[in-house]
Amino acid sequence: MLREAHLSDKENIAIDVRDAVKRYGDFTALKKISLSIMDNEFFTLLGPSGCGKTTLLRMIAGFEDVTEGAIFLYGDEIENLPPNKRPVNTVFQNYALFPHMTILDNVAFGLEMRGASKADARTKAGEMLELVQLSQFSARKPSQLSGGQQQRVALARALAPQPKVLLLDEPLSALDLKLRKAMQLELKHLQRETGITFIFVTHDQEEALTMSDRIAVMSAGEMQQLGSPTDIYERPHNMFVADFIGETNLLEVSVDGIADGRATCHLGGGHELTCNAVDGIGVGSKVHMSIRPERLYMSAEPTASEGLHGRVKDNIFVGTDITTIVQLDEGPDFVVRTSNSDRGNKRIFEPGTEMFVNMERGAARLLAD
Ligand SMILES: Nc1ncnc2c1ncn2[C@@H]1O[C@H](COP(=O)(O)OP(=O)(O)OP(=O)(O)O)[C@@H](O)[C@H]1O
Repeated sequence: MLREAHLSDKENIAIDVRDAVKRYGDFTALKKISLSIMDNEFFTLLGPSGCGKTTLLRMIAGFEDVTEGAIFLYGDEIENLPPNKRPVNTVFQNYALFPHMTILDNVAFGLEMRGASKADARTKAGEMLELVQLSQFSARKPSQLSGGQQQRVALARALAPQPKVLLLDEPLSALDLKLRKAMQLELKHLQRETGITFIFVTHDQEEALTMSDRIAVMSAGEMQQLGSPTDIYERPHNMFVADFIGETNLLEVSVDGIADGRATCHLGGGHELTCNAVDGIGVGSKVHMSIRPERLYMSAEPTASEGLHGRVKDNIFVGTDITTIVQLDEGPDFVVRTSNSDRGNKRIFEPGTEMFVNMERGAARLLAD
């Protein structure tokens, strides 16, 4: 409710993208995108390579013009404002630090270019390095820092002029997994501390889920869904989102009846299943049902009439949990995930064992295609 009240407050909109289209010759990279990004929000554009997320970011930054539609920044249309006049700064994937300058000078440089005196620029740069915890390295050159440290310098440099909006184009993709995870938390913390609106571009769904207040999922120049990480993960609108975000099991079902917010469906072979009804999916529809692997559990006997009979093909130990691959009698192979912490009360069966796969209540979701 709080978030909805916040969203209805026009004053709080940092970036308003209205029916924005981007064409390169005959090719349409963005097809009428509309979205509002709130002040002080950590907003992520998520999608596979080529879906148009960098294009949208570059349009906000002013490096690309808008073919149709408009972009407003705090209520003002920005089309005719050159990049350096927009209260926006960008952090790129390849840090782009000046190799011959010290870390301090790298951060101070942009401030001086914007008219700050050398002394003021250096003082402010020092503060920024403190913010990203690199003060002790201020006299070093970029080549004397690790990749993660260099990316933090790039961040300090982008934050130094106190932009209203910071655009981040896959800034962590050059880092190894462990460092990336540490930087994700650091970035989120930095966003909270500075109160600057962050617009983050990534193709990594886990990264998006970890950091964002809201996520716009994009594919082929279109926005597929916009919502909080929980919304997107728990209530995907369509096949693309369900499949792209996390891992999911899909069953082809026909909808036989809808009553009291519940849909009764059957599989090709007739097995009956029920789940929550979804607006726009009516009786007679042939659609997919999506069930996350961690919302399934196995039993020797079905715990309800809906249990799906199958045989365990394999158990894969992946550290925090066990992934079981099940060949269903009716339907595709299913993935069941059992957390190690649940092993006391959830059963794991040996490969070759016949068993039933059961869904937790509310776990199944019907998808529009
Ligand atoms: N200058 C250009 N001229 C023609 N086509 C372009 C141009 N820039 C981008 N495109 C095309 O527009 C589409 C979207 O590109 P964009 O860089 O926005 O994708 P992306 O989602 O950021 O992908 P990635 O994650 O690979 O960076 C792609 O198909 C790309 O080939």
